[in-house]
Amino acid sequence: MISLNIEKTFGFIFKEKVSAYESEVKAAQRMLEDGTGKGNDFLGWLHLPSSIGKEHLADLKATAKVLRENCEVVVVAGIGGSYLGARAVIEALSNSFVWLQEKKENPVIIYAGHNISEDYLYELTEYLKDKKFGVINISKSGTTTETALAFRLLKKQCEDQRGKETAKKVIVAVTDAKKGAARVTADKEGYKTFVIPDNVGGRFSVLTPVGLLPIAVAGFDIEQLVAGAADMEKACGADVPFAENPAAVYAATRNELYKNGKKIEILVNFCPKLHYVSEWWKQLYGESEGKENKGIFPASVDFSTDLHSMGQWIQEGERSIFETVISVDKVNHKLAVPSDEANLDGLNFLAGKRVDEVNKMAELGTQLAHVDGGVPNMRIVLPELSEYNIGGLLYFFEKACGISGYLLGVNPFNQPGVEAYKKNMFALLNKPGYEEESKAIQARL
Ligand SMILES: O=P(O)(O)OC[C@H]1O[C@](O)(CO)[C@@H](O)[C@@H]1O
Repeated sequence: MISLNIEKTFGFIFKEKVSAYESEVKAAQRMLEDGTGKGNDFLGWLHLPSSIGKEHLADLKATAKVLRENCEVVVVAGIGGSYLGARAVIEALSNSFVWLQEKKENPVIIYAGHNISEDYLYELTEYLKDKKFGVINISKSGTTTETALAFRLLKKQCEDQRGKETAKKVIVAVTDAKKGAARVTADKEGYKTFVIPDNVGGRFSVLTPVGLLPIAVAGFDIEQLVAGAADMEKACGADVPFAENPAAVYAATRNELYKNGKKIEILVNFCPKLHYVSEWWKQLYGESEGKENKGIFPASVDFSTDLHSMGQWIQEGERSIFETVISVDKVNHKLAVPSDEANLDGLNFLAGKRVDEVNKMAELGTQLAHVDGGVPNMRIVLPELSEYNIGGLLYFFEKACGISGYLLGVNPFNQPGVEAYKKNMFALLNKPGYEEESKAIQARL
């Protein structure tokens, strides 16, 4: 199970002040449990892990098997919460060079529907030309332009290449039970479908079929992922005392830091496989808290890579940041630094040491340097990268986000701000129904 250490924030904020959040956090926990807070129609994620049944997992695994047996490549089409969770888990658990391996045990998973880049979509369709591919079309609303546009291309290509009958077998939709274009198409074409519950918002949906199906297709153990999340659900429960509850402590600490002028939280990893965990986390906290002109700005870096770029800013730039480091305790492989007779690079002092020992000293050295430079530091330790631990980590962040949003006083479960660009884009593209907006926007150009 993961652990959280906040000791290195105490040079910047007082321990007693963090502890003083206990009653406010309790109230936030109660609002979540009783459904009396803002956005209470989107609390389906709260006890989701412990409520996932065996039959549901079996259904997901059976569908994953069909895709695994019939596809060399599976395209996951979705944007935001409809792809980031799956990508976060798949990349955290996959070999870094899985794309390049000649003998593949699992279908290659690629992503689409998360941008509107013509080059990206052209290159994707070119790549798929000689591939036996399938598609998981994921959209809660079923109307998101980026995803719908990509799916339109992929559906046609899949049908043209593989025939309508096979396409029907290898296209799966994950969408609303009743509404939206994705539902209409799936029902009309007879695709296998999975439902995203009404009361689970996109960014909290990784443990619904939105995340579980692609993760199972990629060959990972969704039972373990859910088990890790369910154990974390208990560890972060409303009945767990404040000081022992990692979600409560994390939520309280980041809010106290925010009150003390630390407006930006940087999620840090020292393992590139966690890059997409950070992307998922940024959506979770950005969409949940960034409203009413408030909210910590969620940023991320991959170290030690970004120590050679953003490291300068973090060490000496404006002191408005704090770091939350995700540290992986035990790596999955062993590799020692070789000794070299000539020692031209002067690295023989490391000969025989594990590469991870060097990485861990980079991590410790960075923590001390950044704290010395005025950056408060929290540390989350993952025992190792496994389905169980990642499931726990994701739920921990979700629970802390719900609490933290209530501490901040916003509705953590809506995202009204994302509509603004869509409205303008539709007006600029003269979408039927947007005539007035089109006129108004043209006049501004
Ligand atoms: O699953 P959908 O409805 O396509 O939405 C995808 C994403 O778009 C947003 O609604 C923002 O536009 C996110 O909240 C969501 O995760």
